[in-house]
Amino acid sequence: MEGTSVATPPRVSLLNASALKCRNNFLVRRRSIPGYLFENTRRNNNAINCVLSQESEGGASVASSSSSSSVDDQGIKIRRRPTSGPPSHAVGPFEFRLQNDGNTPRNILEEIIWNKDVEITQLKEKKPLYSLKKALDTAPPVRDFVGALRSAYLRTGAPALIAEVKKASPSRGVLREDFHPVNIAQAYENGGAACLSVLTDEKYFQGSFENLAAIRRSGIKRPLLCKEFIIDAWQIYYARTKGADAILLIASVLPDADINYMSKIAKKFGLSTLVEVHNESEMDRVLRIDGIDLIGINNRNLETFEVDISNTKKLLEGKRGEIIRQKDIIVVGESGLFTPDDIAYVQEAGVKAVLVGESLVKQSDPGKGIADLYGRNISS
Ligand SMILES: O=P(O)(O)OC[C@@H](O)[C@@H](O)c1c[nH]c2ccccc12
Repeated sequence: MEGTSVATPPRVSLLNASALKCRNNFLVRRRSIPGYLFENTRRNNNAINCVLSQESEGGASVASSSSSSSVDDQGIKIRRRPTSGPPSHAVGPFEFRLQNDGNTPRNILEEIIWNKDVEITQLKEKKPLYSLKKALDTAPPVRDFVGALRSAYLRTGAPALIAEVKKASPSRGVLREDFHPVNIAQAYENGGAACLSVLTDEKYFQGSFENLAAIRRSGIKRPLLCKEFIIDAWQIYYARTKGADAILLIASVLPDADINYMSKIAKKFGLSTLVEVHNESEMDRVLRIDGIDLIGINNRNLETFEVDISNTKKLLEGKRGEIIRQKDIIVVGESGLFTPDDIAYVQEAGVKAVLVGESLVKQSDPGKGIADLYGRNISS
């Protein structure tokens, strides 16, 4: 359902206004263009904001539309963008708006998503879909991400490693000052990683798409996961043009319809999709979606940053574990893994792969960090 925007006067984006947080819980915005109002009616939060029209002759095209599926019963609490705030009050050159639940992110994940929404809108203007489609023709070929995990697991008998190239995170700050993404990636490849994950979010993780492209250009052979907060199909095209072999979709952010549709776009390109869950209800939702063959269980709650590796075990117990085995889904244990005991614990719980950043990237030799993490050399 499309929201209707206020017809007159014209809208300006929140970004154009310099927002100052001042005492008394007010947001003060200096009005950049006198007489302009901020957009105060927004489209349905959490609905698809960019939908591929049915495959047309010239390939898929992104059309502006929104999902009709109800997201309320999917338990998604993360809102796609701020809802309308209370009416703004003009006082002299300032515009005041009460800070409330609608215009203040409730947690860090929501803040990241709101920021991403603005970021994508700007990037799309610079690189519209038609220009990305052209770039796809010259993008490097896709490598089989899931296949690499399966064969590493068979080869070593230990969970296949997705080693993460990660400079910083909102929860841990800067992990490594002398950060050379290509060197780190090389060390991971030599140390026996099956695949790599490259953070591309700049604002919160100090990553970049340039890092992803540079690693790909460097001749690294391991398949690459583009570690991005995807909320718009445009990002999948963008990731592919930069050399990604896999994408991440986060179930606490995306309704089922988005996961279904975005994973289909990924498949069209030959990309693998890692669908990340954190709790039982997200796992149950994802297990009901057809065609998902790679599920990540994040041990970190992205809303609170709490890490608990027993989360992996909890979500693989009983019926859920059975369905996963029946469907031959590869489960990735994600976050907070530091020791051989941690690896053994999640393997025992049923994972065939792990995603590890901090404990490796902090080592002066990240390749040796892999041997320390597994308690043995997994490179041969
Ligand atoms: O550094 P750690 O604790 O080993 O975690 C790696 C990875 O699991 C974590 O970076 C991650 C998992 N899911 C995410 C989603 C977005 C950003 C980051 C993440």
